[in-house]
Amino acid sequence: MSDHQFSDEQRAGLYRAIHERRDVRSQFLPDPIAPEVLARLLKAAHHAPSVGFMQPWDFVLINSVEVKRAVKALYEAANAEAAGNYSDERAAQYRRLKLEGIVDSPINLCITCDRQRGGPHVLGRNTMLDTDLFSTCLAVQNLWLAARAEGIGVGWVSIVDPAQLAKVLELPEQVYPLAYLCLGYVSEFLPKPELEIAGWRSRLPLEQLLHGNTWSGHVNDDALMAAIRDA
Ligand SMILES: Cc1cc2c(cc1C)N(C[C@H](O)[C@H](O)[C@H](O)COP(=O)(O)O)c1[nH]c(=O)[nH]c(=O)c1N2
Repeated sequence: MSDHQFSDEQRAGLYRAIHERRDVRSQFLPDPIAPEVLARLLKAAHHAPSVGFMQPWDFVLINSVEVKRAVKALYEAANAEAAGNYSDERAAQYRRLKLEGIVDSPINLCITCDRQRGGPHVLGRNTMLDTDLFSTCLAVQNLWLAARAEGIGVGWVSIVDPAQLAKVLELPEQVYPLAYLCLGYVSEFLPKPELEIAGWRSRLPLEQLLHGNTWSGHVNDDALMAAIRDA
């Protein structure tokens, strides 16, 4: 085996983190996360790829109960409005979903995107201006996977008004609060997405995403399709 290949065990660990990562809202324990563990998570986030190596992220850690409560209030307002998008049984089902763990989790983390970092000309960002936001999402995903490997749950709360969230967190004008995350050890990681268990929405079949749509109907690789079914 050459040095650039992972061992079977290392590869299995990576795929396990990918497949067993969950968005956590309901299972948080109050146990604190040790500084050295949190440092590993932040380092994983900071090693994400970024357009032109822009590294547009900052990490705003929130321990304060007052700030958490202020964010929770933003969530309550935005969630009440979102519930209005549904009617009848779907509305009742929406209201039963738990969609945040802001106060239950021991620590909250906002990963922000500084849209001016690196000056006016960032390599690779001339035509696709949102690539700074995409880069920050990759930092979120790195942290989310590393957290799973550490046995720590992460829940992303986007049901908040971003301008109001930026105000609560006292962010500068050019800094966007991309991901408000709740972090903590958990009683369990659910075997499937909580939305799937609640009957809200299921995972789409991968095969369908390769050749099931008219606009991507040109893929016709039987061996690949068979491998996907067996994977
Ligand atoms: C950008 C973004 C924003 C949100 C989410 C995710 C992402 C990527 N998710 C979590 C989402 O519901 C979850 O990822 C899917 O349901 C799939 O479940 P697993 O993450 O596989 O457990 C999420 N969940 C939640 O309870 N409240 C929320 O506001 C959000 N917002």
